[in-house]
Amino acid sequence: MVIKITNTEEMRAIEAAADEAGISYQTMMERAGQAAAERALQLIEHLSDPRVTVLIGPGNNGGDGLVTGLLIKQANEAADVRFYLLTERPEDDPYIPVIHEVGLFTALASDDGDKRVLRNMVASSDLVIDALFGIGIRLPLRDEAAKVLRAVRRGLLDREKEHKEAETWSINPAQAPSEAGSGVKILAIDGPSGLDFDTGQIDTTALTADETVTFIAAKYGQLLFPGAQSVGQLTVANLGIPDKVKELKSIEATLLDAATVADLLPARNQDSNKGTFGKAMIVAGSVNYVGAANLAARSAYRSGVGLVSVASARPVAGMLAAATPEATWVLLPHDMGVVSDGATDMFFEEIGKYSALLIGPGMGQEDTTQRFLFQVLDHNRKQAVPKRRGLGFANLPPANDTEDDKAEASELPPLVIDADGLNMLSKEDEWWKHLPENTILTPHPGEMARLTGLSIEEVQKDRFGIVSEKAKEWNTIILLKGAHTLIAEPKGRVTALPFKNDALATAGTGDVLAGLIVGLLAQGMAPYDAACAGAYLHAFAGEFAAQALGPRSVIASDVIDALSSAFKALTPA
Ligand SMILES: NC(=O)C1=CN([C@@H]2O[C@H](COP(=O)(O)OP(=O)(O)OC[C@H]3O[C@@H](n4cnc5c(N)ncnc54)[C@H](O)[C@@H]3O)[C@@H](O)[C@H]2O)[C@H](O)CC1
Ligand SMILES: [K+]
Repeated sequence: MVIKITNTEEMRAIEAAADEAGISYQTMMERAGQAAAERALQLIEHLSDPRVTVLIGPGNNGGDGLVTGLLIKQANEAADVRFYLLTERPEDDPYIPVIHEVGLFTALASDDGDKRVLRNMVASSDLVIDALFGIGIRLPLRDEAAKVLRAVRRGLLDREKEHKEAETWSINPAQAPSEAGSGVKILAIDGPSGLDFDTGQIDTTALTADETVTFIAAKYGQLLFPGAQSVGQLTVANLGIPDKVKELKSIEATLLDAATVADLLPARNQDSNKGTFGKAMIVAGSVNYVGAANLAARSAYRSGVGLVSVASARPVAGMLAAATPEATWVLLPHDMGVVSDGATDMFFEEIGKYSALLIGPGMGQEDTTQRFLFQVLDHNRKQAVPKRRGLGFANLPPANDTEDDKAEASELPPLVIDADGLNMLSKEDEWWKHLPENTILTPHPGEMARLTGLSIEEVQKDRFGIVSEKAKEWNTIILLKGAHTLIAEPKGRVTALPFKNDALATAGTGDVLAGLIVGLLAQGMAPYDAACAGAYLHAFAGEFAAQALGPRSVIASDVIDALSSAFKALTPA
């Protein structure tokens, strides 16, 4: 199973093709309602007589809501299911007569001028299902729709107030019985109504869902902020669309899932020694940023790689050796704790033994370090590069463009560039021409802004568009960090992570990610796969760490400690 990501136009084409292939719109709607009802039933299963309010819009999203409500009632006789209609449903709606027949309560917004009925319905609910609008919405919301959503919010506040009044307080905070929130869950059908499914913009009146059930594929707007904040936990129901629907199959954007990552991971051979699982070299650290090398190295080891070497300025190695006992060290010549000229020669004496290379974490951006970086990159260049401009290093060797130099080109192993490595790249004109093929760049939005010359806001606003476009333009693999991290490659594939966990927004987690990726690369994974799997496992470990410690208190070392839980969950013994 691969989860695709589409825009609304692509989704319309897929629906039409599925209909053509024999899965009618009504069948899709019934399967959509079935999937939503399954989630809803789980949300209320602990209650003996749950009360459910379903908000119904005029289009097919409302139709999904009607099916959902009916199926909840059918599965749980004790549930009190009521419907609130924004407008009259179309005359030929097949579900309204059934609802009347079963005798379920319905109210209509136009009969409820001050929206008191709605407010009371919500205030007395355990679950609110938002089926007002899906992908057919055009923002801004019209007046009556906004009024309805505001009344729902008031109902939720009433419920919360009532809940608070019923609370008891203990003066010992360790024993406080109180529980945050009103206890009402919100389940959105396809997304909170008011979400723009293409851009992630969202109307200010939209509800904040605990969960969203979406259909056939995820939509860009569910993964882009600010909208993604209101989507809650996302479930994708594929509605049984067959593979022959090429409109779905040809979509290149995917949402990564655990089973796919588990399949990507290299098998472990029992008859092995430390050489079997590859050797990673990490060029990292400088006197001002000592810890980065330690985090990256420990993380790489947790990926299962056989050996990790850290190449760093000698004083850094001295400070870190005791804290990183598993690592071996390559002591680079330095000047005041920063790599100096001569480092390149020593690096190339060593690098032949390694199966993957990470450059950047905590290296600093001194001129000598930048010179080292470009000398390393240019060693591998497959094609002649136009005369260097803008670096301003008088003693750079000439660009390698003779046939002999090209023959030498395969010596650098698969490469990841992170952190200061990226910052040093961005100082050079047309820096991407120096990258070996299939290099993985791992920028956060700030580093991506420097690399592209855009602002951080511009990067964040069009994450999918920019990461795909730049992967092509720079002919490299880009991993753009952030909630719903994205990975893109030049041929057009783009992969999003399902995680949006603020636990990872803390210093050093980037070093952990880069270390993990180089560890997987060293074990022979294809670069794109290593980037995807590394990012997934890193974020998954972040979830484990956040569960154990609370997202606020997680630090980068905790993510390393949680990596084994993430690996074990994906590949149980
Ligand atoms: N994609 C799928 O595979 C399936 C989708 N299903 C569901 O269908 C909706 C999309 O349905 P559609 O009828 O096209 O649109 P909506 O229900 O989202 O809304 C259309 C409805 O809303 C009115 N409207 C639009 N914008 C506004 C506004 N700003 N203010 C007020 N009213 C507005 C418009 O006039 C129409 O009346 C999709 O999301 C899924 O939930 C299938 O059922 C299953 C397969
Ligand atoms: K909705």
